[in-house]
Amino acid sequence: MIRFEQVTKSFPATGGRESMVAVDELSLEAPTGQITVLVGPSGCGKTTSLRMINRMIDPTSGRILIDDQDIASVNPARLRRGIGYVIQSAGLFPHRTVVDNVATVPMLLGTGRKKARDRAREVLELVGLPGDFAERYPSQLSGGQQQRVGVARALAADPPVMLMDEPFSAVDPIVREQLQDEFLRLQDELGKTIVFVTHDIDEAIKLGDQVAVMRVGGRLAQLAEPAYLLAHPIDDFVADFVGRDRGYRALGFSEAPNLPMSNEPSVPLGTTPEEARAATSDRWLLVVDEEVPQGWVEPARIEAPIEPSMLDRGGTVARVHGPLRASLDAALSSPSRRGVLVDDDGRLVGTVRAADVVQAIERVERPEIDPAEIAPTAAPVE
Ligand SMILES: Nc1ncnc2c1ncn2[C@@H]1O[C@H](COP(=O)(O)OP(=O)(O)OP(=O)(O)O)[C@@H](O)[C@H]1O
Repeated sequence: MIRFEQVTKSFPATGGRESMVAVDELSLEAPTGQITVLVGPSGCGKTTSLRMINRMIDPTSGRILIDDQDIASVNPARLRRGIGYVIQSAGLFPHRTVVDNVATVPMLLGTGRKKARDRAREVLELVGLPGDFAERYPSQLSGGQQQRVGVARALAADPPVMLMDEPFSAVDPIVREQLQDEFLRLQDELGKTIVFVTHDIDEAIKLGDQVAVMRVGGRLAQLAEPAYLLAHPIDDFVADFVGRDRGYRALGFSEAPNLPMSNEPSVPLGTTPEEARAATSDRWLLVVDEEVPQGWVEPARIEAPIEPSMLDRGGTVARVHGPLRASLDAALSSPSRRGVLVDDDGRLVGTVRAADVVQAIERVERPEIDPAEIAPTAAPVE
């Protein structure tokens, strides 16, 4: 566990600038094996807080403990051996190959070159960069791939603690989502103690086991689990920061109960217009490939056997018992207004209507929003 105890950092006055408090009496715990996200507007002290954990910056007052040991008493070089650090621009050595970039830390720690490189290849595979990626140079990789190398490098020495400072913010939104999903899968396997900095509340909600919202002036506004934060922002600042559609986004944390499903007629790719028209009396018909939904067609409007280019792919697909938000979105986005539900292997199970999902939402108990059950964990507001 990493514990901040009333940690303050002020930077001294320089060149006409007044001294400034970057982090103000921060107290929080980042539990072992979990992801704690620090989120807040620019300049609220996130990076400063993170850098105090590996002693790139020392606090002005207060203490930081890792597993009950005050890090002020640990030699910074030794401390950093147990802490992986990933930054926004990946920070790779441009003149070293990918595998050598990743092997650098284990080699610095005394692992032989061959063993370090073997380990580097293993870790690269773990982050989705197998085989020949290892011999490329950073400039021969996309931004997203470079970030993966950055993560691999931080993981190479197998540190129990990882500090991540906006690691995914320099890539486009689609790649960012992929990296986030992979990161969560990896963390499921590795169970590191992670402190993650971002200014993006959606990223914080998605990745955090707990989320610490900070306000400018380096003060903790609220520390809570994502679902709790969405349901109970402690004040206007947090409510604004968390965003307007927080009620809808909270559905991302509610598992769908047994929704009333209909059997949906479906036809495979290659079905002729006559067969398609015979398969349903409805305007829309679902098309599958080996039971996996592909999209919808309007049988009345097709003149040739169904091929992928004819499909309306607007509808999203949700897992049965996945989050309610996904079931509702599947229904709302479907051209037929029937939301497609699939099993864990992506095969069609049935369809559901938005009204039925909404009814289920009304019925679902929400223990996370019962304030009597869970007291908000938050710093007192001024
Ligand atoms: N070395 C320094 N000297 C003086 N002031 C500093 C120094 N480092 C940071 N600051 C100031 O401390 C405050 C907090 O900075 P920090 O980088 O921790 O914020 P942040 O929340 O990470 O911001 P961003 O999201 O923009 O990166 C800012 O006002 C910044 O200007």
